[in-house]
Amino acid sequence: MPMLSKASDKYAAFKAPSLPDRTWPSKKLTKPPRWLSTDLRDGNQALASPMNPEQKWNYFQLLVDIGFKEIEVGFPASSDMDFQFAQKCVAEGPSDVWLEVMTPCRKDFIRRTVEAVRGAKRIIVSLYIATSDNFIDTVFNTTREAQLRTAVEHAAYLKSVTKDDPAHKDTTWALMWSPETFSDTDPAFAIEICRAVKEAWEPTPEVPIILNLPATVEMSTPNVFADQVEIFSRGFAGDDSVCVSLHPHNDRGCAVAATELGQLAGATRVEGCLFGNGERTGNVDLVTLALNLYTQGIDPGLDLSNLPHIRKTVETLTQIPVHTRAPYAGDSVFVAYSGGHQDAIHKGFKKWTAGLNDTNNSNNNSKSQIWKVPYLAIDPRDIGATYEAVIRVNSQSGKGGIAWVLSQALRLEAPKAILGAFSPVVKTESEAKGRTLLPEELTELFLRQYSVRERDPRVLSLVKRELQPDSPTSTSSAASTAGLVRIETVILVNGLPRQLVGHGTSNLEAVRFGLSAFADCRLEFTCTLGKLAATVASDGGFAASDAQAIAIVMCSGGKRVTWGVKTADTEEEAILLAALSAALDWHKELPLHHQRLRLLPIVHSPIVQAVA
Ligand SMILES: CC(=O)SCCNC(=O)CCNC(=O)[C@H](O)C(C)(C)COP(=O)(O)OP(=O)(O)OC[C@H]1O[C@@H](n2cnc3c(N)ncnc32)[C@H](O)[C@@H]1OP(=O)(O)O
Ligand SMILES: CC(C)C(=O)C(=O)O
Repeated sequence: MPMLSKASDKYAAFKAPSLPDRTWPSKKLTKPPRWLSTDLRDGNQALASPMNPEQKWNYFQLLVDIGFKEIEVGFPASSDMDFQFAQKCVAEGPSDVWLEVMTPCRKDFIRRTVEAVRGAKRIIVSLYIATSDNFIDTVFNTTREAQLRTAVEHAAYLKSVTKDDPAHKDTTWALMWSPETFSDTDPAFAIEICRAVKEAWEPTPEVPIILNLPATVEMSTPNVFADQVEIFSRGFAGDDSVCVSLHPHNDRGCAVAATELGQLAGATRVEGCLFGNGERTGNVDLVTLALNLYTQGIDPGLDLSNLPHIRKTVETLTQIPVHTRAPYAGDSVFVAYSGGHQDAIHKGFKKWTAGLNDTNNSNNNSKSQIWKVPYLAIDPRDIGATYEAVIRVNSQSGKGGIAWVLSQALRLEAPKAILGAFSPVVKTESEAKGRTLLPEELTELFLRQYSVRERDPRVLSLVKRELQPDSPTSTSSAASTAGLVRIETVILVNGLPRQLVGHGTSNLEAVRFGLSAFADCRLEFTCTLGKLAATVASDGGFAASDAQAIAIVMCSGGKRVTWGVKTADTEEEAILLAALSAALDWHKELPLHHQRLRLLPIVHSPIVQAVA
């Protein structure tokens, strides 16, 4: 059947309860909820191939490592496997973790469930029955009154075989009561049945009853769910023996939003699954919820530092891949392809790093560290991702993306002008390959384009001396040569070797001085330094190596600008080689009749003899 032209013939709008004086919209989340992972129950019961005991145990350990203090381990009365798994968790699980076990309102099931967790330190028994009129009618074929009686009867029975039974006195028992299908339940009835169950259980402030509100099926917009939760919470206002909890599903794709608003509306505990696994469209995604808090400056109390490992483990155990665009965890969440995004990320990252390194900044330990990198909701490194993976360069990319890759790979903040000159080369290469360039491919292209690793064949020799005050090579007075350097080099000009000698307070100054006498204008050099990464790390990123320095030198004079990019063992040597290369190119680009670099042939020069 195709979709109807008149949807209202088949679907009725959800009847939202009225709450004109709602207070949740002006509240803020300021702390994390109590988290419960239901991966091993609601998540596992929704798998095409449920996990075997060994896999469940691996998953359990992962949850413990992440820091969950409440873990639902299964439905022990449903099968021997779930029964034995609960026993194993009791015997081998950490003593500070509450184990949660689920049972329907059936006495034989309750007895078996309690048996499965005999000897445990802390147990939450999750008891539930549906409370929506639709379920009461369709599934149970009964009335609200009868459903309430069943609920109370089984809560009282559970009490008699747990906390009232001396044989179980060493266990701390908590009841979690869920009006299943709360999202579709008259809030007044939800309050009525929960009050009755609470009375039967007799909780204390030390071990409150958990009143768990499931959006068994998500029925409406998150604001409506928040109103439902606020109405319910008001029914237990000021009652410190009650903890209001949420158990949202994601049928309308709004589970995360509904859970956040539900907390504003009064809930202090949340049940869900990692990466939103669970029945149909899943339970609420706990990773997203926790990291949403984290990026608001709130410690979620869960350690997701190694998210790639967590993701891999979950994918292997559930056989469900995490979507490439899943918040925080997907492959694509930190990847920018388009030029505008890349440029903003690069600039933002540079500014943020500068703030971190600015030791003079009195804000250094506070404001300047606040993450404000455009387009990135979180610092990838906080959750185990690398910066190198952030930007992928293709023909949609501009200078910003190239700058990012070079800054990561070569620790080099390449000047805008050389990026502009290199950008068309990158686009052509990406188009020729028909795909994105990997960071290492782009770096290699840069190194090749500017012949970075090859020594310039026009530089035949290069000697640098520090001039001493009484240096015999100095032509000036002893006092004035102190701290100067002298560069002696033999270069090929129009195929002929020429000697060039220059002095200056720095290498660049000396080269400039040596060349200026023969140029038709003053030459200026500006230099940028970096490190050439020698190896590509196993994760595809770069491992920076300090072995090789890399220098970009821009030579400008008149209206002409040329570039030299060279590597060497030391920064000093790299700068000199790059500067000479840039200067030779600058000179080469002069029309022949303007070439003034007519240096003396050096047939008799001792330097040339040394080179020979
Ligand atoms: C929303 C949730 O996720 S709730 C948890 C759901 N999880 C699971 O069901 C996984 C484990 N379940 C099982 O292994 C089985 O369903 C069992 C062992 C619990 C029960 O098996 P069966 O006795 O064969 O019943 P079945 O699976 O058909 O369940 C439906 C019956 O349970 C009843 N039922 C449903 N919820 C409850 C409840 N909370 N309390 C009591 N009975 C309930 C239904 O009304 C129906 O009763 P009927 O047979 O008299 O019509
Ligand atoms: C019964 C509750 C806890 C549940 O799993 C649901 O409604 O989805």
